[in-house]
Amino acid sequence: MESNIVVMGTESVGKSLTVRLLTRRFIGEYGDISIYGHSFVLDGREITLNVWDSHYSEQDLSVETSLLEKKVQWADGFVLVYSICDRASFNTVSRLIQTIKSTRDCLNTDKVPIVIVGNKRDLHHRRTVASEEGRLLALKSDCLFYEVSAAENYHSVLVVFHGLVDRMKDAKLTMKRPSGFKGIVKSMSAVFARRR
Ligand SMILES: Nc1nc2c(ncn2[C@@H]2O[C@H](COP(=O)(O)OP(=O)(O)OP(=O)(O)O)[C@@H](O)[C@H]2O)c(=O)[nH]1
Repeated sequence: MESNIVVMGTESVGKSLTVRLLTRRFIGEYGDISIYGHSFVLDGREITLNVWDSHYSEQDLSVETSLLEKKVQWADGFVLVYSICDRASFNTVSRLIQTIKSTRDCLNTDKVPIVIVGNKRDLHHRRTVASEEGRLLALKSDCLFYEVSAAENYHSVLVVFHGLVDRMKDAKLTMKRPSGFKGIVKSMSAVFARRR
């Protein structure tokens, strides 16, 4: 089974570190987009995740832009990362949730599970966002929530992605059969060809 996951968040919150830690496998590039792969066995089934690690762009906060539409069309799940030491990054995650939901409504696509991740937990002495705030945002917006330290704890990163897979199964989303690199390029091409 195979799923597409988009990781988003503002600059320097730890998106790339999180993705590289998890996947350790670079699949390829599509323009300036990097896709990573990660496979694991869950309940006796092999699951392959294609993870799109995207650089933050102001365009991500606009329902009107095609970049966000492409992400919403491609994704089976989202991981939204902020730093617990950066309140602006937390506010952005809150706005991203709204924009993703509005874009999904505009495109008339299915509900997609979202995980909120408060990263850099090891820097607790510089914390400006309380754990409760992250938890409350997740509760209000029907998302999962984890606080992690990508720099210190590989296992916590693993738990985030496995939590998302569980949520995707709960949502009874159709998971695709593995299609390999050609399949990923095909799915990216399909999304990017639309609305040109
Ligand atoms: N202390 C600490 N530093 C971290 C953690 N995660 C990431 N960093 C550091 O934060 C910096 C930014 O990490 P990246 O993974 O490049 O962040 P990004 O969100 O991909 O940033 P952009 O590429 O600008 O979008 C790097 O110096 C990382 O080593 C963490 O959990 N704890």
